[in-house]
Amino acid sequence: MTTVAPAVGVIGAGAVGQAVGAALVCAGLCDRLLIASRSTDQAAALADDLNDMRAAAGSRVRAHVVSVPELRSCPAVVVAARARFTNTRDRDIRMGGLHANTPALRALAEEFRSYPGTLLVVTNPVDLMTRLIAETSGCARVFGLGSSLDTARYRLTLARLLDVPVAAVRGHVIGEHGEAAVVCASSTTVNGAPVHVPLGRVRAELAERPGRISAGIGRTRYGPAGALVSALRLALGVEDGVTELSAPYEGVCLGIPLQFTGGRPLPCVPPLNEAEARQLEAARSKLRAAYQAVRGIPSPPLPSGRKS
Ligand SMILES: NC(=O)c1ccc[n+]([C@@H]2O[C@H](COP(=O)([O-])OP(=O)(O)OC[C@H]3O[C@@H](n4cnc5c(N)ncnc54)[C@H](O)[C@@H]3O)[C@@H](O)[C@H]2O)c1
Repeated sequence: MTTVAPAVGVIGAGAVGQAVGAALVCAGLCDRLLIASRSTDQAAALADDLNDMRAAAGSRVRAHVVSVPELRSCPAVVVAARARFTNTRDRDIRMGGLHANTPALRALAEEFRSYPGTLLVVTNPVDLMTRLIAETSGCARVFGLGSSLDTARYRLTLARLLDVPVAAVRGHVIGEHGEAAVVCASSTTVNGAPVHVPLGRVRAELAERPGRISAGIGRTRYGPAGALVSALRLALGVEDGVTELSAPYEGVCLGIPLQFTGGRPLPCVPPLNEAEARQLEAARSKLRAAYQAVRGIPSPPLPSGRKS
């Protein structure tokens, strides 16, 4: 195994934090995995379990529990915190976390002011939380995870529908990680050739798949963890390649393909047909309007009575 980063941080020791931790121990992408979470008991239990995994699997990655400020020593930190709330939505489900997660993520972002490393945000609604963290921290390297997972699900689904290997399918899902996702069907290829995409069936699977997973195992976790490990490899400069991450785009943050070379990202949005361009504009308008709500959500007063 090659060690590439002295440490990677994870905030949140819940379903996603646990799966990301396990994926990192197996992938051996770092020497130390630093875990910070609201519940230190949960973080300590996760660190113990991951260190058992390390011993059993012969990994070099050691897990430790730390406080959030200690994560600033890591070249990359994954933000997978989720505030306590009950999501009662049956549409636009990821927006359900907006009010609960905004104050928590704003406070976390304050801890990363002028942080020079990479922040990879998972918390939903991820495009809005990515922008919130980027604007609050002032950190230049803030990316949100969502569209790369949508893209992985798209390739998997199309490969199944067309009965071809997943590796033969090239294509992107961009825009919002949510109902305003844009399937870039017009630039999708199979074995390098353009292909007719059964958009209705693809969209139905993309919409139903996360709910089916959550209904079966409580939360989605391993798909996001896989997407995160891939994004970390690119962001840390371990390998070059393209992935779809939430990043600044015409005044908002939304999912676009980024070409990483030596860890540096360059947007590479594919050519869009008229319908896809309209859908991307609709995603941008939706996220721009929703961000006004984020701005209006107050932060709780600090214990001293000061405002953050
Ligand atoms: N972007 C994606 O593709 C994607 C995929 C899956 C899940 N998610 C999102 O990821 C987030 C995490 O999901 P989960 O299933 O792991 O949630 P979870 O409830 O299982 O775990 C959340 C963790 O965050 C911790 N936490 C809460 N507030 C915190 C704070 N202020 N500081 C530090 N830790 C804090 C909790 O103690 C807990 O360990 C959710 O918002 C979920 O919607 C996104």
